[in-house]
Order: sequence, then structure tokens, then C-alpha cells
Amino acid sequence: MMLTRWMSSAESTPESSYLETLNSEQREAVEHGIGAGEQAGPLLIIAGAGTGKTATLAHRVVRLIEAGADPFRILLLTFSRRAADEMKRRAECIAVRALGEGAAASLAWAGTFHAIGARLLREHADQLGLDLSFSILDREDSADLMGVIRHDLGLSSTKERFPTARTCLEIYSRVVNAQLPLAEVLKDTFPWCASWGNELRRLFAGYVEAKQAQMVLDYDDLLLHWAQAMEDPDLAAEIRDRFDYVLVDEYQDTNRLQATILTGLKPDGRGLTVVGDDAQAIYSFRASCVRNILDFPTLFSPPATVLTLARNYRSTKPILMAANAVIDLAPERFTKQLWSERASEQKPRLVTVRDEIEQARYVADRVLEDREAGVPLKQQAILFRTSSHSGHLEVELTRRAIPYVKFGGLKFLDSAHVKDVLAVLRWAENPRDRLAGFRVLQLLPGVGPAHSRRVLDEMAAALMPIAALAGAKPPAAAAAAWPDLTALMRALRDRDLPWPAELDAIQHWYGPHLERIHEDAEIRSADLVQLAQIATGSLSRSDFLTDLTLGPPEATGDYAGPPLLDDDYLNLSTIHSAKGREFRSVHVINVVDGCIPSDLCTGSTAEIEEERRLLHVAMTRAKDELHLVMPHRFYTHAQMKRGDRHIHAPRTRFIPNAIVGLFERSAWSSATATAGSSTSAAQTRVDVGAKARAMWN
Ligand SMILES: Nc1ncnc2c1ncn2[C@@H]1O[C@H](COP(=O)(O)OP(=O)(O)OP(=O)(O)O)[C@@H](O)[C@H]1O
Repeated sequence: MMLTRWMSSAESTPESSYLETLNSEQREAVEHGIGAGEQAGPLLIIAGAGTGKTATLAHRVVRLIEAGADPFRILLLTFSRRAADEMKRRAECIAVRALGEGAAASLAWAGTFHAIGARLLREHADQLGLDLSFSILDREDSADLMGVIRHDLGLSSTKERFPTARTCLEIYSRVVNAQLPLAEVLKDTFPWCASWGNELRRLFAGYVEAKQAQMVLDYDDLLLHWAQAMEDPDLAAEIRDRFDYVLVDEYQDTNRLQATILTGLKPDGRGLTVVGDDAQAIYSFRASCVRNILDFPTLFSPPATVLTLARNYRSTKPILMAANAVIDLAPERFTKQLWSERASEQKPRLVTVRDEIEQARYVADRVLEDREAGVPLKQQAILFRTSSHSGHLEVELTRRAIPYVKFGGLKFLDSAHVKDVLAVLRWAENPRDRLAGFRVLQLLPGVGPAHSRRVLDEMAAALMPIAALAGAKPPAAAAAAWPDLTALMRALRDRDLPWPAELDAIQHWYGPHLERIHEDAEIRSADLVQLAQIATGSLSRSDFLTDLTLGPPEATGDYAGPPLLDDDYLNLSTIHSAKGREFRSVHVINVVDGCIPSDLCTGSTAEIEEERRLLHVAMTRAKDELHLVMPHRFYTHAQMKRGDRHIHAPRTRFIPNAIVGLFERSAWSSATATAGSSTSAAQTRVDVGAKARAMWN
């Protein structure tokens, strides 16, 4: 899209009509510091759920441009790629409205911290001693690499069990992102690993060395190296000089390392705007730190201006009152009471069902009822704390042929066949990427880990790795397939095919292997068709790999076969993945202690508080209808077939008796539902208490 630089501030009209749709609080945030003759001081916008944070940030971007800012020098940092795309789209629409057709704000620097980090590191690779063609490992690959080093150092065969590769990666990642010493992270977050401090240090040193030898960066490196670049005065000045304005969305979910990067970019806070909601901080497991937002104002001198958005445009009053009540019980936060003008008689419902099977039936019934009443499936969502909570529901939906897409949980890109194809691309991009090579080589019949390692060692030692691959001696079973692989790699390396045609070549090569390896090859190849389609959106192989690694598509395609995008489908989502979204009708399932809060959290106050915020986030996704469903009992897994062991689950502690009156309570069972009625708690059928008392009177 064409870049237009708007009128200078002298020409701009603060009363521009495109700002009229904003309320006065939003307007104040949009106008902050504009026209003051110097760059605006630091600004923190505390924006409660549904208060128009995206709209406000998008308008501020356009207003800055209108006042003379250069769109190329605005850095917009968001939490997900979807949020970046949405923000760009909104800003462009507003720009057109503000300045007429033909006007456009092309935001060249909008993306996640990781994506922007990757781009800056590539642009400054020389100065940072990085190889320009570095590839990026996703979390799975990083854990695999950690596993390889763990094994090589003999840590997989220690007498007492050494932490798993995944736990080691989590520890490593927390040290990097929270910028804390290893000993402190072990003591506070991984106390059961505390005795392994020395071994972990050795492991992490090996992991870092392996990444450097293979010219790969993991997600954490994208931030770490960016922060390190900001420590060099000249380089920091160069990077700082690229951006006049830095705007950050979802600031409550940034971690210490990201905060360091921001203060490096804007040491006095001038030109810096951050938006967030401390009540929606839900990513501490990724070392995000709610203190970042609570402490932001005092980071600068003079301190940042704090503006609050409290008018919620999304939810009805009763939904908002209940969501406010849940978060009001949190001990520390910026105080704000969300309010709404959307009147409704309907309180959110708190529904008890016998077990998860009944819960699935209840939800499926309600979803169909809502659809009959004119609410499309796409406007409905079922939310849960953990991906595995939706098992029963997925079965019930499939049984009733209700199409759905699941967000969170097993992702499209985590499926083996998609990873295989991407590994070929990554290996072609960087033949020293051992993990990619390790995966690709083992697709061939008869090639195992030992043989792959040998070939990769030969390639690592050679000046021309692909020639070394061609010259390597394959095991007998792979002899026939070897020339095809080397021919493919050579073609990809030499860029014989234009992008994205090379993906077709890979699929052509991969087809027979897919059929040999997987029984359900046909279903899996549909995902590969989808992958090829996604590839058309990127300009080059390297862009495609970077885009996918940093912002993967979220829908599961592994088993369900994703519905076409224009079909109507129900949204199933973890609460984390529903962040930033809204639906006319929302069901939150398993609203019981043990699920929310999850019994997986260790019970520290900070963790419990985060679970409270999760429930708040879930509730505030609803516009018109909100159902919180509570199965009364859960079957336990470790028992004989047809066993009937179960545990009783109490209502979540986040809805204590003091606030339960804000909900309409009812009990539901499929037996009474088919008889055409549900039992309301208020209309008890058999008052067993009275009967029992009567026995003794
Ligand atoms: N000034 C306004 N007038 C009317 N509607 C508005 C206004 N501002 C925002 N909205 C509407 O309110 C809803 C919520 O806005 P948005 O999605 O930007 O909220 P948000 O603050 O990002 O929410 P959350 O943090 O919960 O994800 C949207 O449907 C949006 O169109």
C-alpha cells in the first residue's frame, strides 16, 4: 500500500470528524501530547476489557501521522501476529476515513516483539556477529535441541532423574526473559530442580554453543540479542534513531526483557505509549510480569501520564457486574470499575450439571438453540482453562455434526507431516541447521539417528554441505531414495524454482514418504495443501519460515479437517487463545476448583491471582450471553474399565457466596431437558431439607 505522509501539525484539525466516534477518555489518550511542540511524554493507557483499546491505539497512530509523524518511523508492538494485522487494518481504515480515499497509513514496523526482533537482528546481523541466514527454532525444536545436548552430556542417564528437556528449556527461558539469576529462578519457580544448578549451567552453556554452531536462534534469542544490541551505545543509537514513536499493545503481558528493550528504545519515555490491563495479565508462565505495568509510571522522570478507559462497549451490564465482582476480589491492581450502557435483564448463568458428559450435552443443546435464535456459530465460543478440557465436548459436537475450530492446544504446525515439510525448507535455507537435517534424513527408509548424525557431521565439516550430502554413503535401504533427496536439496539450495513453487517440489518428493510413514496420509495431505496456500502469502522462503515460526496459524487441522473459512463454525478455545476476541454468546466450561484455578498451578498467591484474572478474561469475552458451567463430579482416570471412581468438584473459589447473587443459578440434566424443562435452583422440586427436619418434629 502506498505511503502517504499527512499534513503537518499546523495543518491538522484536532476536531477531525474521524475522532468523533471516540468517547472523551479515548479521545484524551489519542490526543496526548499532540500539538505540545515537542514529542509526547510517556503514556500508560489502562484499558479494561472491551473498552476499545484497539480502536484507541489505532486512532492514536493515525492522529500522530496526521500531526506529521512519519509512518515508517512508528514502531507498533503487539502480542500476536493477528493483533498486529488487525491493528494495521484498523489504522488504514481510519486513515482513509480521516483523509479520504487514496490516503493510507502503511505501518512498516508493526508486529510482535519477536518478529520485529528477528527483523532488526537480520538488518544488523553484521554488527552483531550473526550469520545473515540464521534460522529460527520454534519451542518444539528448541526442546529437541536441549534434549540432544542433555543426552550428549550424559544427563539423561543420571542416577536420580534429571529434569526433562522441556523443563530445562522452561528454566533457561525464564532466566533469559525474567532476567534473573539461575539460582533465584530455581529457588522460586522450579524448587524441585534446585539441586541440579551446576549441571543445568553446563547444559545451558552446551545449548548456547550448539545454537551458535548451527546458526540457529530460539525465540528467546530474538529478544535477548535485541536487548544486548541496545547495550552498545552506537548500535543502540542507530536502532533508536529508526523510531520516533513506539506504541505497545497488551503491555501487561510483557516480561522484564521486553521492558528493558523498550527503555533502551525510549530512555526518557518520550514518544512511548503503552496500553494494557493489569486485570488481564495471564502470561506469567512465559515470565511476563504484571509488575511491568504496575511500575511503568515511575520508570521515567517526570513519570508517565496514566489514563484509564472504563467504558465497556462489549458486554451487557449484568455480565460486566459479575466480571467486575470477580476481579474486585484481587488484592493489587489499578482501580477501575468497568461500566456499560447495554441494559439487559439476563444475568450470567451459573449452571450445575452432573458430569462432563452432561456438560457436553448442555453446551451442544445451548449452542444449537442460540443458532436457531439467529446467533451464528462463529459468534459463539466455548472457553476452557486447558486444551484437554474440551475432549468430551469435541466428541459430542462431532456426534451432532456441529462444525468447530479449536484455538490453542495441538496446532496445525505441531503435526508431524507439516513439521516434516517445514524441516526440508529450513534445511534448504540453512544446511547447517542440524535439527532440520536430523528430521529430514530420518524420513528415508532405513535411516536412523546414528546414521543421520554421521551424515550431518560430514556436512558440518565440509565447505559445500550439499555436495557432502550427495557424497555420503546411505544405508542399503535408503540407497534408492538418496539421489532424489540430494537432487531436491540441490534445487532448493540453488533456487532453481521460484517461490512458492518449491513447496510443490517438496510435496512431490514427500508424497511417497508420507504414504509409507502415516496410515492416514490422505487426511494429512489436506493440511499440506493448506500449507501451500498459506505460503502464497509470503514473498520468499525465508519470509515464510520466519512468519510461520513467529505467528503460526492457530486452528487445529490435524484430526478435524478444518472447515472452509467462509463456513459457519463454533469457536472452541483455551482462555489464553481467546484473548482480545469477543463473541455474542460464551460458555466457559469446568468452572470448578481444580480447573479454574487449575490444580497444576503450585498454589503460590501469584499463581492463584493469575487464575482469577483468567476467569475475568473469559467472562469479559461475552457480549450478550454468558454461561459458566460446573460439572459436579469428574471421573478419575486411573481405574479399571467401567469403574465408577469420581471426585466431587466444588464451585470455583473465585465466585464465593458474597457475589454468587450476581448470577442466575440453575441445575440441568439431559433427562429433564428432553422432558422439556430445566430445574432452576430457585424452584426446588423436592425440599429434602424440610423433609429431613419433619422426620424429627
Ligand atoms: N467509542 C466507541 N464507540 C462505540 N463502540 C466502540 C467504541 N470503542 C470501542 N468500541 C467497540 O467496543 C468493542 C471492544 O473494543 P476492542 O475490541 O477494541 O476492545 P479491547 O479494549 O481491545 O478489549 P479486550 O482488552 O477485552 O480484548 C468493539 O466491538 C469495538 O467496536
